[in-house]
Amino acid sequence: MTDPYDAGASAGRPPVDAADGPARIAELRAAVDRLDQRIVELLAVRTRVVRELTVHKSDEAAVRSPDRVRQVLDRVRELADRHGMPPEVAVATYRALIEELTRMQLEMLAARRAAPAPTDRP
Ligand SMILES: O=C(O)C(=O)C[C@]1(C(=O)O)C=C[C@H](O)C=C1
Repeated sequence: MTDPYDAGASAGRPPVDAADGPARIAELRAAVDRLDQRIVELLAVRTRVVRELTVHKSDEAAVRSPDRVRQVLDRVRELADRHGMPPEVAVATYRALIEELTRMQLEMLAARRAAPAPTDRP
């Protein structure tokens, strides 16, 4: 059976033979759980890419890169709008994500600074 909430299959339209009340809530929550699984899988991949990117940054200014943050948020706003999602929800979600990833990058940078450089080792 195809998943009616598969974004690629039916763009999130509800099934026509939808059940009512509690059964419908359970059905929709199951759809939310399946979507969360895919979203977190993708966020984990995105986080790995950001981790790799951090290896090439050497100071706090590069980590924070406010111009890039603005660019990402503008793009997310536009994508959300295009896909019928309230842009403020998407932007707030990404703001929180980027804030946490920035914290992660600053920790990576601090850890790298605290560790002796490979060439310093005897
Ligand atoms: O693009 C970068 O330089 C990132 O570190 C990635 C990212 C993001 O999550 O999109 C995270 C932190 C900010 O510095 C800007 C963007």
